[in-house]
Amino acid sequence: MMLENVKRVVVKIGTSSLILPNGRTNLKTIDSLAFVLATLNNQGYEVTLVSSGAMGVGLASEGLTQRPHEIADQQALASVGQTELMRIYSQRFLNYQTKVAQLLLTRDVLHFPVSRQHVLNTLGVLLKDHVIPIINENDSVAVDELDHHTTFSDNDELSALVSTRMGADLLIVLSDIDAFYDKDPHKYPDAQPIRHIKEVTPELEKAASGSSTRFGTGGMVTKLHAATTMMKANKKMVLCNGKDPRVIFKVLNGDPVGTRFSK
Ligand SMILES: Nc1ncnc2c1ncn2[C@@H]1O[C@H](COP(=O)(O)OP(=O)(O)O)[C@@H](O)[C@H]1O
Ligand SMILES: N[C@@H](CCC(=O)OP(=O)(O)O)C(=O)O
Repeated sequence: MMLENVKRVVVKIGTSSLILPNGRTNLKTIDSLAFVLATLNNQGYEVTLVSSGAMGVGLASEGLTQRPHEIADQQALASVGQTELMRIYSQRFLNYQTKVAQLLLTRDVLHFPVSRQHVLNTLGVLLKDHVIPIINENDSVAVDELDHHTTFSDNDELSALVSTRMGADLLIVLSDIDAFYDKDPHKYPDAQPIRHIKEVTPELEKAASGSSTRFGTGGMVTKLHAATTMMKANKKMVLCNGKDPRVIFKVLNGDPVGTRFSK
């Protein structure tokens, strides 16, 4: 059964799906993601991609194995990586005759009505013109000190905020894990997947822990916050494995994959 009334879709992909365990860029996943999103774009879906990976691709392109310690070094690395990430995306999407555009956002930009409206206007024009917006946090600008709260806690939060602001019907979060489990399966081999979550309860919050991967940031905690934001706005979110982005076709087809968060 098709997911009904879904036209405007936001897909979020995390670092853990974009970077291989050996630290190199996962070109297979990026290529498949470009194929899937370009196909949906051709079919008439309005698709926006929220992509992490600036830091991960920056590390890969500089041949580094771990994040630098200093914030300024991290921000510089993310700005190198973001350029490389977008170069890879625009090449791969062009293979499927699809144009992409880059938007780098900070929290304050979505908070203030005037700048938020400009972002929404830009997204509206891009989607009307069948260009796929690719959004990331503006890492070299984001600070979180004194009264400057410009950072998102994570791109999971950014993707949920963008989705609700632009009236997306569905947010698909691609991670390195098949579903939301009753505890972290990387730590507990007997963890069981939960297929449908109607409400984010304190028990579920306890089941969610942080990232156990080298580059990921928020783990399941921020994905649950994103789901809460979506459900409060009466919208759906599906969490599934980004290893093979063709899973997105299954999600839109209504197949039982991943974890569906909906009332
Ligand atoms: N209850 C849970 N169910 C599934 N995964 C969990 C849970 N709690 C913690 N995790 C961890 O969250 C990780 C995914 O988060 P993260 O590494 O931040 O991914 P991404 O880069 O996709 O945002 C999983 O690999 C898993 O180890
Ligand atoms: N803006 C950062 C993304 C940080 C982030 O949220 O990462 P992830 O938990 O992998 O989605 C980057 O591009 O490296």
